[in-house]
Amino acid sequence: MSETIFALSSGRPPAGLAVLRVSGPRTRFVIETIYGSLPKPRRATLGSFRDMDGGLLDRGLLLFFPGPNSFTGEDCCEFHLHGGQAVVHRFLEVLSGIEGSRSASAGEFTRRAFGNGKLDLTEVEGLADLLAAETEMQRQAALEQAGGEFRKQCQAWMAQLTRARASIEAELDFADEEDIPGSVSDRIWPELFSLRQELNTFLTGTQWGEIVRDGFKVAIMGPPNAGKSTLLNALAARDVAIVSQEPGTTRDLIEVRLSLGGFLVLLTDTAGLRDAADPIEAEGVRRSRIAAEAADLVLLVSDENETPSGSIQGLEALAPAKILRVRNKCDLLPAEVGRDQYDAYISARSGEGLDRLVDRILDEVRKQMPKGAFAGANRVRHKELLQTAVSRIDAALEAKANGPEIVGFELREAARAIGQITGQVGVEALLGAIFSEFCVGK
Ligand SMILES: Nc1nc2c(ncn2[C@@H]2O[C@H](COP(=O)(O)OP(=O)(O)OP(=O)(O)O)[C@@H](O)[C@H]2O)c(=O)[nH]1
Ligand SMILES: [K+]
Ligand SMILES: [Mg+2]
Repeated sequence: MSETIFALSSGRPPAGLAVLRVSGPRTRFVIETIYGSLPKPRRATLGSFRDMDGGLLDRGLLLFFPGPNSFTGEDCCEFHLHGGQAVVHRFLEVLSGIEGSRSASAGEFTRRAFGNGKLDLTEVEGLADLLAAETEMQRQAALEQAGGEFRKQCQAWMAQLTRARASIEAELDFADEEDIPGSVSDRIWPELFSLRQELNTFLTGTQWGEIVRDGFKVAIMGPPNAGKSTLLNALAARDVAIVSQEPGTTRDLIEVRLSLGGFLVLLTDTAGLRDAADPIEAEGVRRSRIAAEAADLVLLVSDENETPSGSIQGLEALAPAKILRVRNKCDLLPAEVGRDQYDAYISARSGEGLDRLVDRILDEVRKQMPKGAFAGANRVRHKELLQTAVSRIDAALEAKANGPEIVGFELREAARAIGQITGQVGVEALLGAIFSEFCVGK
C-alpha cells in the first residue's frame, strides 16, 4: 500500500489562502482526525479543523475527492486555510504527526496521477509547462498539451501502426498456406507511406513548438559603440547592461527574457565585433560569434560611423534571412541617409522606431509558424522519438521485399518510439528528470 502524502500546493505564505493537499489511503483518516467526519465528496464544506487534542487549528474549506475520480486516482483532499505562515506551519506539523503520512516530494502528486493512468507523459509534460508558462503562447500550447491533444495524436499513430503490425503478423501466420492469394499485407504499404508523411509534417511543426516553449533567440550584434547595450536596455525596459561611450564595454553575453507579442524572446547583448588586442575583449568577441550562430535572428546594429555590412567579419556565414539590419542613433543623423540599406531605423536612446523594430522581430517569429500545424511536440525528447519512428517506418518500407519478419521488427520499433513519447513503454529512466521539473505540492 502506498504512503499518504501531503504538501502545501499553493504559493509561499503569507498569502490570502493556503491550499494543502493530501493523497493516499490514509486520506479518510486524516479528514476524520482533523475535521471529525467525512464531508460530501467534491463539495466545498466550511468547517473547523482541529489537532489531535481538539485544539482549533483554523476554520476553512474542505474538499474530499474519493479515488479513483481524483487528480491522483487515489483518495485526495484539500484544506483551504488562511494563508498565514504560522497557520500553515502548524497544520503541516499536525499532518506529519498522523501515522502513515509524510510530506510529498516535488511532483509526487503528478507522479501518482501518471502511475494510476490519470495522465500520460505528454500530459504530465504539458502540466509542467503550464506551471512554468511565462507568455501567452506558452500558456496556450501548454494548456493544449496538458489537455491531451498530443496524447490523442500519438494514440492515433499508434493505432495505425498496430493495424499494420496485425496484418504483418497475419501474413507470418499464413506464410506456409499455399491457398492465400497474394499478400495479406499489401494494403498496409500506402497506409504506412501516408503515416510517414504525416509524421514528417508534424516534425516540421516541432521547431515551432520549441520556439514557443524555449523562446525565440535574438542576438544583438555589431561594431563597438553602435548602441547594442542601449538597445537591449530599451527593449527590456530596465537597466540590464552597462552603457558607456567607451568602445569595448560589453564583454560577456547578457541575456534577458522578454514577452513580446505573447512570445518568449531571449534577447542577448554581445561584445562589439572588432579585432580586439585585449584578450578579455577578444574572448567576448569569440562568444559573440557563438551567440550569433545559435540565434534564430540577429539584429545587426550599426551607427552613423558604419555601413550596414561594415567591417563585420564572420557573419557572412549566417543565412541572410537571419539578419535584420538596424540603423541606430537616427536622432543624430537624418533617417533618409542610406534609406534602403536597413530593415529598421531606430534611436535606442530616444525610443524612436522601437515599436516598428519589435514588429519586425515578431514577423520573423511568425515566419517560422507552420500553417495549420499543431504545436504539440515541443521537446527535444519528442522530436528525437518522432524521428526514430519515421526512420523505422522508412526501414519497414524498404524491407518490403525482404520478408515480413524484418518489416514486423521495424514496425514494432516504430511503435516503441511512439510509446515512449506517451510513457507507455520503458521510460523509467526518464521519469525522475521529468517529475523533478515540478514544485512540491503538484
Ligand atoms: N545619440 C545617441 N546615442 C546613443 C544611442 N544609442 C546609444 N548611444 C550612445 O552610444 C554609446 C555606446 O552605447 P552602448 O550601448 O554602450 O554601445 P554598445 O554597442 O553596447 O558598445 P560596446 O558594448 O562597447 O560594443 C553610449 O554613449 C550611448 O549613450 C542613440 O540612439 N542615440
Ligand atoms: K560602449
Ligand atoms: Mg555594449
